[in-house]
Amino acid sequence: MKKHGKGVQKTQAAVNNTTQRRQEKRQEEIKAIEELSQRALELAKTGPTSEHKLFTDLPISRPTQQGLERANFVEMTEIQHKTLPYALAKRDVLGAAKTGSGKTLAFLIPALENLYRMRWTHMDGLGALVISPTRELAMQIFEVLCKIGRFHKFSAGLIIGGKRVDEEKEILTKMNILVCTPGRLLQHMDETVGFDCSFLQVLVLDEADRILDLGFRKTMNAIIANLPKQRQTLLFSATQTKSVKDLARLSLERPEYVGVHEKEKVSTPERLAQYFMVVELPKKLDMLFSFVKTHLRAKTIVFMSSGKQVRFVYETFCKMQPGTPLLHLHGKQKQMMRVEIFERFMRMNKAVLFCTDIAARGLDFPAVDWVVQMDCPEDCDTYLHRVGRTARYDASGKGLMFLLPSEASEMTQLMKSKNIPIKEISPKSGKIMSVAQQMQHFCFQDPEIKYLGQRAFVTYVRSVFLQKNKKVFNVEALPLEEYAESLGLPGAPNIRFVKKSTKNESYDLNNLLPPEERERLRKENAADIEMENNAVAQAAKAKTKVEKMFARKNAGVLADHYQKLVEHEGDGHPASDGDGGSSGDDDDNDFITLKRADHELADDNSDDEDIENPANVDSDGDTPVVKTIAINPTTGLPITIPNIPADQMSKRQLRKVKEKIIKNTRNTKIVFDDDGNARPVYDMKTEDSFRNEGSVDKLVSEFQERTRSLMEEADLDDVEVARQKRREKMLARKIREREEMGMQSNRDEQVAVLGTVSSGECSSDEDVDRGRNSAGRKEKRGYGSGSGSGSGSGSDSASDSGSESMDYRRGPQKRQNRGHVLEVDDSSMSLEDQERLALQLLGGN
Ligand SMILES: Nc1ncnc2c1ncn2[C@@H]1O[C@H](COP(=O)(O)OP(=O)(O)OP(=O)(O)O)[C@@H](O)[C@H]1O
Repeated sequence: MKKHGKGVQKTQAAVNNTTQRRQEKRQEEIKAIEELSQRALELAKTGPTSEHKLFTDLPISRPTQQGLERANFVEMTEIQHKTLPYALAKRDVLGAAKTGSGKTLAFLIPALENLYRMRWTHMDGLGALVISPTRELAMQIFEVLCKIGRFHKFSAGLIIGGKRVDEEKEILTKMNILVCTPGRLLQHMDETVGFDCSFLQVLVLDEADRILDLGFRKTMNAIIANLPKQRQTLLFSATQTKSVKDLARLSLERPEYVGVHEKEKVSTPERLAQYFMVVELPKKLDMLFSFVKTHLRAKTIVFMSSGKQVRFVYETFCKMQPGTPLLHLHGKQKQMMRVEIFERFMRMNKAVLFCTDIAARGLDFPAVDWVVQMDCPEDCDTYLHRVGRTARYDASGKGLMFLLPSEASEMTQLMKSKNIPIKEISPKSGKIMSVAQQMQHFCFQDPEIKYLGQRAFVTYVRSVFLQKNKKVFNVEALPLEEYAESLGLPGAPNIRFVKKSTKNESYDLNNLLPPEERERLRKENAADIEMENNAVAQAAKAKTKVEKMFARKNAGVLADHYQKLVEHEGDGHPASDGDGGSSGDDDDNDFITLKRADHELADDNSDDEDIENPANVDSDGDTPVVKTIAINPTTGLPITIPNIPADQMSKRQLRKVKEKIIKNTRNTKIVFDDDGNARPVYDMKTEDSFRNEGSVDKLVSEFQERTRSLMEEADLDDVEVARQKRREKMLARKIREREEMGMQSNRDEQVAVLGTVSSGECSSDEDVDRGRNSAGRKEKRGYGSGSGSGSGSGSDSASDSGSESMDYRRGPQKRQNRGHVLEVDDSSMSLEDQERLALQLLGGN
């Protein structure tokens, strides 16, 4: 007893000790956190000083320090040195610094630290949100976060398009830190129950200028509306936004603007050598191939303006086997494929990656030697981001840009004004290889390649047409026939808008419009642009037999291989936040999507193609150019389509109209009236028109009366149905019982009949087949000696077909009575007839 008492006392003492130790530890933690906060505030007051060069000099928690150490980050880069003092003190920061200068750590460290200092736990929900414009960049940021945050206890998640939403939904509500793309984030905000952002502490926008530009405007506005205003906001980019409007949208509080390299003479990394080459459009492929062949040991990224071009160049260059690994990356590839290619290129020492601007921002591929911009970038900012994939941190690199003669002078001037030092070089004449003949050969051999070539042609020309800066991009200066020839095509595909623009150059006037309107018109123009893959015309032009066959074979057919390519690579749906996922199968809009993807919300159709204004009339002012087909139930706005008869619409227009109807009537059921117009199932009345119909009480009682009589009718129907079902069941049971009773007495007779058949003129198998083959003929046969007296369709003779075949099978369509086999086609018989027939068989009335 005594002993036991001592034991209890000891245990009690141990528990007390542990509790005390825990309390002490917690006190120490709180004290350390208070100290850190105090130091951070002081540092923010003094600003960055030369004393703080290492991460260890900063007021940063032990877990973050350990994470940084483990990842070998010791000394701060300039942008980190200049922004961290403010960001650690929870100030809003706008950070701008050259590409590859370490901006990622400049926002991840404060995100971790600020949550740590608030003693954030998994119970507190979402504390920090990092938004990136592309999936690959989000993945990369997430990886860095995992590296430096590994000693913290926060939960962190990556939310990007192309993955299974349901899986994400499950984990989402438990996350403290999320790295995401805007489209998918908004989707979860809309759909995921329990996803609550109302306690968010830190919002980070990487590539902020891109995320805040027109392409993401609506998505971002909707996201921001879901976030609390009291929070820290960190914006980072190499080409930072200073737009007051943008900043106002984010409700920044006295933001600290840190432009690290702004005052420097050069806006690109020091170790980056930059060149441009004036290349005629039809010579671009020759030049690119020659470049690849002469840089077989280099790791190179080649930027093009559309996914179609990327695919075409990739496929054809693979066939030419230049002697270095080739990869390609664009927004229409499936997410798995994108990740795989991204990671493979990361690991490779020498390879060529053909890609669109999907890879232009933020990606940190190690040791890239060359960045080649095969198509002129849309502006200097895009140039900077693309070329910034090389010469990162302390590495060196080279950039080469192909410029058309029509682009060269304006573009180089622009670059000069932006402090981008770039030199002209010319290729060594003996080193240029011509690939035109091989291209022709590939296109001739393989219709899919030709098809890809046509699409590449169209998307390139369209990209030039859609560019805003008409001083640089002049679609009319493009030698289209020669360009088509260089791709191996038999002729330049017709492009409607090119003809239009030569007649009417009014599109330049767009520049006078406000940016949003201009963007909408840009999209409208896109609807007019269409490759007329006119196989008939081509076949008519074709002279030789082979040419004719070639033209026919290529007539806009999605052949198997191409189909596979599309299935293999195509995302086949939205979202795309520049990060793929744009919906539908029309990937002709690659260029627009990738450059300025517009992530519109379900209830907003303002930037739809075609015309939204129901009051729009044609130039004569009488016939409306659009007609209203329905009212959007969410916005109450009319949904309009072009006022053109359906048979006069182009395929593209028809598809757009269909898409529009589907989109605007999402979650609503529509019906079509006799004129083929879509309308909602329920036409809602306005309150006024409802009141005009009479007193409310009267209307209510009328409605109740109507409903009551409808319900009574329905009730009668139900009673009848139930009665019929009962009757059917009863009959089925009786038939079964009768058959079971009759079976025993029939058996001897059947055996005798079988014996006769097998020894007779035809086998039983043949009988069965014959029975089957006499499709549609209802044969009624008797067996044994009795001649059948059928019912329903009259009497039957045993030898109707003159054959001895006997069908003794018992199936759903054959009902047997003693001495009779009756074939009954249930499906065409009314219930009453079946009932009568069954009663007759049973010997009833
Ligand atoms: N303090 C540091 N010490 C050593 N390496 C660093 C440091 N900070 C960043 N880096 C390295 O520099 C490279 C570029 O960093 P990061 O991707 O953050 O650049 P960035 O400024 O965001 O570039 P971009 O503008 O292209 O997005 C990365 O490989 C990263 O690991």
